[in-house]
Amino acid sequence: MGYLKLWQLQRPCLDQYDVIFIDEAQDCTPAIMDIMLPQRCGKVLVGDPHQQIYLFRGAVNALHLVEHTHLFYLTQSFRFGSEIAYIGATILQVCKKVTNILVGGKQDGVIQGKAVDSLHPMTSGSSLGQGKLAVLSRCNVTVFDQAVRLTDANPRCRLHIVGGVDNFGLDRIMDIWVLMQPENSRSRGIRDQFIRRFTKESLGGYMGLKLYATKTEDRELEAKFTVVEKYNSRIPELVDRIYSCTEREAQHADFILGTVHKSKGLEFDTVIVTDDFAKVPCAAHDLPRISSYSGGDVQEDEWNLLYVAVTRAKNSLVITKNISNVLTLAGEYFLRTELTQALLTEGQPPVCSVRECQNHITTDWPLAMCKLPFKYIDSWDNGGPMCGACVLQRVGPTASLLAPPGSLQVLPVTLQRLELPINHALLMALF
Ligand SMILES: Nc1ncnc2c1ncn2[C@@H]1O[C@H](COP(=O)(O)OP(=O)(O)OP(=O)(O)O)[C@@H](O)[C@H]1O
Repeated sequence: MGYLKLWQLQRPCLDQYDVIFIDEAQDCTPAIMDIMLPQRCGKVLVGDPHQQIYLFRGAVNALHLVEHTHLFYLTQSFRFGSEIAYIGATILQVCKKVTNILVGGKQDGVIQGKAVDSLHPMTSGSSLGQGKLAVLSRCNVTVFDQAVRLTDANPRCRLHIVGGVDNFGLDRIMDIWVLMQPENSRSRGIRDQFIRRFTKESLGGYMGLKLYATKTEDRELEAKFTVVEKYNSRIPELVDRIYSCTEREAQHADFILGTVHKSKGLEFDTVIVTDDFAKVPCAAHDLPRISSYSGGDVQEDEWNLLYVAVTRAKNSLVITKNISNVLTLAGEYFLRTELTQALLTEGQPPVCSVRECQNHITTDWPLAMCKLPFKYIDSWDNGGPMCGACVLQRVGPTASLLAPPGSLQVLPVTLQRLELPINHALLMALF
């Protein structure tokens, strides 16, 4: 960054070029803008406003700021097929009220079905093929969690940390852990000069550094404190283990782990999204009320991060329960019809699979609607048959094709609390 600033101050003249291409123009730095705009040659700016994720460190959206002579929309992605494009477009539609922005290519893609096969390696720690499976997170803390989880399951698995393990901050995590130990049992030295200064009693030791991180709003440092306090006595073993399990080249790794900030511009065969992104409310029985949901008071950057995460997948995408809730808000319930007879157990109709609904499936009608089962990274939804009332709530009057209108008693609305992430404050701040 310093070199760029120096170059900017030298007022470079780039007359030897006919045209300058600026990629990721939605996240331009003011320095780049100042270098680029005075140039006399042609300028082509490429970017996606919905991938702007560096606003917090002063990035500017050149796509909106710079006057243009021509404007072209590149709405078709060649990276993925229509299924993954649908998830990305639905996130934009529900959370940012943006429509018709993303179209996929002709290739196949999966978001369930075979995609959930990718969850088995997550529990066993053994991959299906190297360099293919990426686990993308909102926060560095979750990246650390995933590394622990995978190496707990299989201490021999090979991990690639996007952006390089050296930039992941393991040394500083170790240093903070050493600082946390009583002075007389600090067997390891503290490598980082700045952290080492806090060993002085006058600077307050571990608590002094923690206070410094809070007061200066140093989110990266705060994230390291979270890791140290969460794993406590395991830190030395875990740091050593993650170092020894790391592959420098992604193509040699069983699992690729990283934050979305670091994975921007990259693509992976399969992407598993972790559940630490901004949340939408859960629909439950209150579907009409939240159909007008428009992102709440969540900053746009947060939705952009979720959008960038899902659009890194080329072939398979394993979504979270939260992304499934986004789809619900867009009216996608993953319902399929089944023969009612096939659902009976010893001739008896099953109870509706919707939580809190006690209705039975009506046997008077030949077809019943069933919600498809869904597996998420840390939970699952068994799905199952739905009663006429719950189908009516989801698909409207066409539900009367399944059951007599009189039997379609809609369940009372239950006001739902917005499901905020557990560590929301931390989540909003970390990257
Ligand atoms: N004209 C094309 N025909 C076929 N495949 C293409 C074409 N253009 C790009 N691709 C492929 O599509 C994928 C995405 O391309 P690329 O990385 O250039 O997109 P992008 O718009 O920069 O993506 P993002 O900004 O989301 O990172 C790559 O795998 C690339 O090889």
